[in-house]
Amino acid sequence: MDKVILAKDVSLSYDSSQTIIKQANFSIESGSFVFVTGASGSGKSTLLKSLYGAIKPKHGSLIVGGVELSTVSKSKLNFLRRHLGIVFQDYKLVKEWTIEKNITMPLLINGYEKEVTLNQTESLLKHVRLKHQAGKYPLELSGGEQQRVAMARALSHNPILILADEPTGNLDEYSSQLIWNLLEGANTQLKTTVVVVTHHIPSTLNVDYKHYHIEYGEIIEIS
Ligand SMILES: Nc1ncnc2c1ncn2[C@@H]1O[C@H](COP(=O)(O)OP(=O)(O)OP(=O)(O)O)[C@@H](O)[C@H]1O
Repeated sequence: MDKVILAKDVSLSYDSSQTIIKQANFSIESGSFVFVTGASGSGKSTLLKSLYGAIKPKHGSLIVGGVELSTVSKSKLNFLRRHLGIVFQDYKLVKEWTIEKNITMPLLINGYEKEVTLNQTESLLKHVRLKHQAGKYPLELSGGEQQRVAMARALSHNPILILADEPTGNLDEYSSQLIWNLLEGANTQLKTTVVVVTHHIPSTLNVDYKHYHIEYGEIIEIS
């Protein structure tokens, strides 16, 4: 099976005084579902940031979607990100745009035709049970609703890899379940690779998954 992520001796740090991840070696196969756990401050978000090129490895080789991120150029990174779906803890919706526009704009910018974009947006908003809120602005929605929009946006361009940072962190059970259903559906139906940072692996998930745990800067394969 293809490796969508391949890390060899990867070390991550923000400055020279503290190495957050030390010489990590791991690989993630295309189409797999992966959880990353660890105590607060252990480096989960740091690892995720490295996977979408927000921080570069200080040492080692980190290949994501065939792109070497330790030496990647800005234009190549932008190209790679068009094939990633990123879900942040704090949603990162554009608050001046309606819910609908938050999903359509990235698609239009990426060259999707208008009709395809509108159909895709409508279908995703239905999926996250927010079609009736399409004309509202992010701050008029609850946290759970905003995260469901963020998830719809992340899935809208059929990414090869979804990177989600505590996507259900502060959500109620209804929104959490919708988010897990979407991630599970993307993985099982579209074969999208999913990497989720979380404090808590849901017991209701119906997919086989791989579990990495971060402790003292080491990435340990649990299952
Ligand atoms: N922008 C930054 N600059 C410097 N240090 C940072 C930065 N972001 C995080 N860190 C440090 O890196 C370490 C790991 O942080 P990280 O956010 O990756 O942890 P985490 O496991 O995701 O924590 P949590 O579960 O609380 O979100 C912490 O010691 C943190 O203080």
